[in-house]
Amino acid sequence: MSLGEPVTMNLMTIAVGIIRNAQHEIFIAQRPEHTHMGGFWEFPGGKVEKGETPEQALIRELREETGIEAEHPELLSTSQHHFPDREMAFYFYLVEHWQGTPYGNEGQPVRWCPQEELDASEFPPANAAIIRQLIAATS
Ligand SMILES: Nc1nc2c([nH]c(=O)n2[C@H]2C[C@H](O)[C@@H](COP(=O)(O)OP(=O)(O)OP(=O)(O)O)O2)c(=O)[nH]1
Ligand SMILES: [Mg+2]
Repeated sequence: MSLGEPVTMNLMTIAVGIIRNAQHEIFIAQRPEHTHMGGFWEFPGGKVEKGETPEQALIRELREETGIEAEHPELLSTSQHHFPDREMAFYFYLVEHWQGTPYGNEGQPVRWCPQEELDASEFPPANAAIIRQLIAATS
């Protein structure tokens, strides 16, 4: 970046839900091809909007994308990631309590993945640390 150029970097905050059932399987979804990080698997979630707390955004995003009403989400970790064109702050929540049954409410492919079988290479690079943490917790 040069001092003579205006700032063009996008700053975004993302709230993400690690929805885990009693069998310690995690609900993951595949991002549509045409989107940022398209084709990668993700934990459902999305952008925190103006005037929302990350937890409010999480609850809204999980309702929109998976149809569930999340209850008592637990903040597991936060991280920051620099993409070439944008800068993102992530809030990763563990969600073990909810009303309803999660499904792909936007037509996206979804599946339950055993926690120890999460594969970081299937997820965007920003997920590497949280997936390492989730795998380590199973051994
Ligand atoms: N939901 C989610 N997004 C992730 C993960 N890892 C990761 O790098 N991302 C990136 C991809 C996107 O650039 C951004 C999430 O934004 P999004 O596209 O889900 O946003 P959104 O649900 O609000 O959707 P929209 O309003 O843009 O349609 O974070 C993850 O595990 N889950
Ligand atoms: Mg989303």
